[in-house]
Amino acid sequence: MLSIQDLVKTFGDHRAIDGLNLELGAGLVGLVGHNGAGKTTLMQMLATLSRPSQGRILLDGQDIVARPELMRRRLGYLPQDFGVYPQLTAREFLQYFAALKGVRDGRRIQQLLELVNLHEQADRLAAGFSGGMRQRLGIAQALLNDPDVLIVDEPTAGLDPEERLRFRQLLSELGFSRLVIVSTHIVSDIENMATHLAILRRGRLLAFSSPEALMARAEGQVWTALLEPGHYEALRQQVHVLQAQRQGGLIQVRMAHTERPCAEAQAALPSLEEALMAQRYADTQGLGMAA
Ligand SMILES: Nc1ncnc2c1ncn2[C@@H]1O[C@H](COP(=O)(O)OP(=O)(O)OP(=O)(O)O)[C@@H](O)[C@H]1O
Repeated sequence: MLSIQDLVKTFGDHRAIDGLNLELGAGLVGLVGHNGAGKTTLMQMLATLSRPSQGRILLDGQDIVARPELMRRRLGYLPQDFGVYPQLTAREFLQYFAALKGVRDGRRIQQLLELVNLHEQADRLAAGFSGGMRQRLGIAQALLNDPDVLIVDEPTAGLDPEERLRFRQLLSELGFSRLVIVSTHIVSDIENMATHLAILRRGRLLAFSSPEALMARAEGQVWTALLEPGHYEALRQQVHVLQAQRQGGLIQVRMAHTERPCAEAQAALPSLEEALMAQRYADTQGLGMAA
């Protein structure tokens, strides 16, 4: 559906996106990377809000850099800094955007209010909404034109755990029938719902893979051990420590290393977060796991 080819975006002499290639179909893609990895820069190019310095972006074979309207018609976008108008109710807010987007089907607003579970608050002013309710209203706005591509930048920042869960569930369902791209630096936010993860680092694609495959590849690279403090101090210079906790007089450590780091170490089942850290570590050691 979406084909990203040799994409580059430069700001001065800084390459924020540095030769990216990706083929995306329906499903939920988690765009993962540290602050500054290039996630927002990429999403803004996909959303046709900024133009690539080099490279191509094709939607079903058609160039959306040359013809951005082809994307805009089929796109829903929820930017990181999305704001609601506090003096409008949820319904009025959607009516306003429906008018702007030329969406004439009056029933669509009620359907969306129900989809994002705001129908009971539809006539309340958005000023009194929680962060999660605002985000859900933002998603409803992005879905007005029933987009084939939904792009959501850092959706769960500032949400409480329950709101996070609900929002994740909503995005997950939306990914059944369309391409949903969700950027985050909180891996646990998307680990259970992403069909694929695209991992960015310094504007480059470090890996593109299903979460399961990523975790499978990290097996045998994450270790746990209970160590004397002196032993721990020596070992931490040679491995990548994922977590260390005092336990009585000893240190319980989880670490990434490409082989068993010491006799006491036992292989551990990695979480997705650990799998990613193990991958980054392997990469710095020149042993990057190919996607
Ligand atoms: N308009 C701009 N002018 C100059 N540099 C920019 C601009 N936008 C982004 N950058 C730089 O490009 C790099 C990528 O930034 P980007 O915002 O895409 O990262 P990100 O992965 O979205 O990070 P975050 O999680 O903090 O939003 C950063 O080094 C950033 O400073």
